[in-house]
Formats: sequence, structure tokens, C-alpha cells
Amino acid sequence: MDFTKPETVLNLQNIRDELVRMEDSIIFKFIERSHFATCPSVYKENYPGLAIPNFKGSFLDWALSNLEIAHSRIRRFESPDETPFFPDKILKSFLPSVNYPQILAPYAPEVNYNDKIKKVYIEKIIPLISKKDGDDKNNFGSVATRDIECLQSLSRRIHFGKFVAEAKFLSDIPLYTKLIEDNNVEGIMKNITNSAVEEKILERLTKKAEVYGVDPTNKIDERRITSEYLVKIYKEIVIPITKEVEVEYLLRRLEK
Ligand SMILES: C=C(O[C@@H]1C=C(C(=O)O)C=C[C@H]1O)C(=O)O
Repeated sequence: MDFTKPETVLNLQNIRDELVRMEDSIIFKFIERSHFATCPSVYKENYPGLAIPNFKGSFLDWALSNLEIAHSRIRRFESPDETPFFPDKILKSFLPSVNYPQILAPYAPEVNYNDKIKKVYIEKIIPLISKKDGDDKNNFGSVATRDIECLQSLSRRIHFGKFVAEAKFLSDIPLYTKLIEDNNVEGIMKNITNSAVEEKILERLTKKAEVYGVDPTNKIDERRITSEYLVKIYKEIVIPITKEVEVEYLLRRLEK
């Protein structure tokens, strides 16, 4: 897949192959995060024990927003497959623009589910993948660093739904035009859903989790990432939000 060649990006099989490759990255990043406790203080807004001068937000927000500012200066968010968590804070790059060809509709950057991704990551994924509950004050920095890796991988995977949606729109313009004109959200959701592909993903995740395993150094009384957890995360979070991205992108597709 080459973002300077739209035909390689809007090929549905190429997109699905890229989504498969992202599974490995997400699993390994979850395993890295699983070495630490939940560390709830990392996610608390203005937590007294983690006072950050001149900043309103959580320790994670400070780390993630400042990393995104640095990455924006080296052009990360000009790439069509990258969606920032703090779009209002990123800056113009000092590198020359790559001038990627237009692949998605102009409003695509406005389809941004990162607030929801961060919320569900903190509330539902962290309790599943952390090795135990509670704060580990010596590892707040490591935890935020691992969280950022997990969040950026989840964000890229879920927002790939825009490329899937564009590829599906182009594969049957009359069908999707009618559904969009009728604001038929249910009909769009039904038509973008491919249960066979979803089933295959969940089966593969089960096998991958068994093959990759989890860190054997985790102590007996510590939580471990199981294939059930990974399947649950994809089935209840990753795939549904990817489809929400597809539907929202398509609902606006006839905008001039
Ligand atoms: C990504 C696609 O669209 C939908 C979302 C999927 C997912 O998030 O894994 C899988 C199949 C479809 O229901 C696709 O068709 O490949």
C-alpha cells in the first residue's frame, strides 16, 4: 500500500491485508502494557500527585499532546492514515509537504473518533490488559509511553475504516448514493458489514494470542492477556468503532 498511489490504497484486499498486519502490532503493544498495573492516576485530570505546570488535563494527555506536537512538526499528520488525538494543538511541519494525492473525501480528517477511542481504552481495555489494579508511582512515565503506543495503533486501525468506506463506495456508487440520500444508516451499516471477514479476524486473533502468548514472567496472581480478552476487545470495541467510522464517512460522502 503506497499512499502516493491511490489505486493501491483503495483496493479492498490490500486494505484487509494491512488490517491483518496491524493485529500483530496491537497485540504486541498490549503485551508491553500488560507488564504494568492499571495506574488510574495517569488518567485523572489535574491529579494532585502529578501536578503538571500550566496544563489542564491528565498526565497521559500531557504526554500524548506534546508527542503529537513534536510529530506534527515532522509531518506525521500529513499522512492520510494518521489521525491526531489533539487536532487543535498540532502544528505545521517544517518539512516540505509530501503532497499526497487526494484519496479520501476532503472532510475525512473531520471523521475523528480518537476521543471515544481514548475513553474506551481507559475504561474498558486497561482493566483487561493491566497485570494488576492500583498505582505504581515509579512507572507512570512507562505506562503513559506504552499507552500512547497502544492508542496510536488502535487509532490507525480504526480510522482505516475511512479507506474501507471509500473503497466500498466506489465499488457500488448507485447503492451507496441511494442509501446516503435516504439517510438510511441501518442500510449503510448492513451493507458495509462483512460477517465472514469479522469471523476470520476473531479466529485468527485467538490463534495469534496462543502463539504469541503472554509474558511468562507475569506472576500467578497477576492478570494475563488471554485470547478471550483479545477477541472481546476486537469484537466489542475495535470492529464496532471501525464500522462507526465507515458509516459516518459514508453519510457525508455526497457532500460537494
Ligand atoms: C473493515 C471492513 O469492514 C467491516 C469492519 C471489519 C473490521 O473492523 O474488522 C471487518 C469487516 C466488515 O464488517 C471490511 O469489510 O474489511
